[in-house]
Amino acid sequence: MLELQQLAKRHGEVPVFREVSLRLEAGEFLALVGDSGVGKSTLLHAVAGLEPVDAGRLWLDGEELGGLDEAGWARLRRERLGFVFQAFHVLPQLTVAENIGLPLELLGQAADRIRARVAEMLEATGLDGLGERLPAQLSGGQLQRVAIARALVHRPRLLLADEPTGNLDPGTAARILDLLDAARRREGTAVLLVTHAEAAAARADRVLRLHPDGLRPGRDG
Ligand SMILES: Nc1ncnc2c1ncn2[C@@H]1O[C@H](COP(=O)(O)OP(=O)(O)OP(=O)(O)O)[C@@H](O)[C@H]1O
Repeated sequence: MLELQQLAKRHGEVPVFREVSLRLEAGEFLALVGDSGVGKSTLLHAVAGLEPVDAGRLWLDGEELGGLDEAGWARLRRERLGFVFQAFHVLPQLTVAENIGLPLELLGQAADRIRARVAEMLEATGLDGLGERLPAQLSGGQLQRVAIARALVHRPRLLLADEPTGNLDPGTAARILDLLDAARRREGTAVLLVTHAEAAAARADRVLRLHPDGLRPGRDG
């Protein structure tokens, strides 16, 4: 469902990565590991069209994405991608429930359907009772769960997640990984997850390590 061929990225004159090729099937869970600064976050942003690449081609569900303009990328993100950013990007002026329901609002879904699905996501992420709070009234781990609920609420084809269990205690982290498992089993969501956490990588179907000259199999250097 996702294919990357020979992606390369530079920041100005400084190369980040090159020759990054990858195939991800529907429902597959791929963990992406690698040293700090090697470009894992940059690669996720590139797959979501949030950062241009310097070379290479990308396909999602057979559609080549290279030709998309900004509006096309925005529509693709809205309809088919979920993204958990390292810095959460939860909107401070919206309540927890409004944050989680936002992708459905943007897709024009009816208010009662949104309410029901948001309640389901609050429960699934262990945030019941916190829907009316503002993000400033949450802990770091709770905020992270809001970001995950928002990324999955519209049942995306592909979830891109940057360290989604980074701030969580082991029990909550396991619960979030269960949620990702459920999304891929029930909805066929493919998961591309950047992580330093052994426990998260251990749950993946495959682990790939990013090097400056491409991806290689394996958990170790
Ligand atoms: N806007 C920018 N301009 C120049 N260099 C940048 C910019 N953004 C990131 N970089 C550099 O690109 C490289 C890749 O950064 P990236 O955040 O993708 O790494 P990462 O593998 O996700 O790291 P970490 O595991 O620490 O989160 C780093 O060396 C970083 O310093």
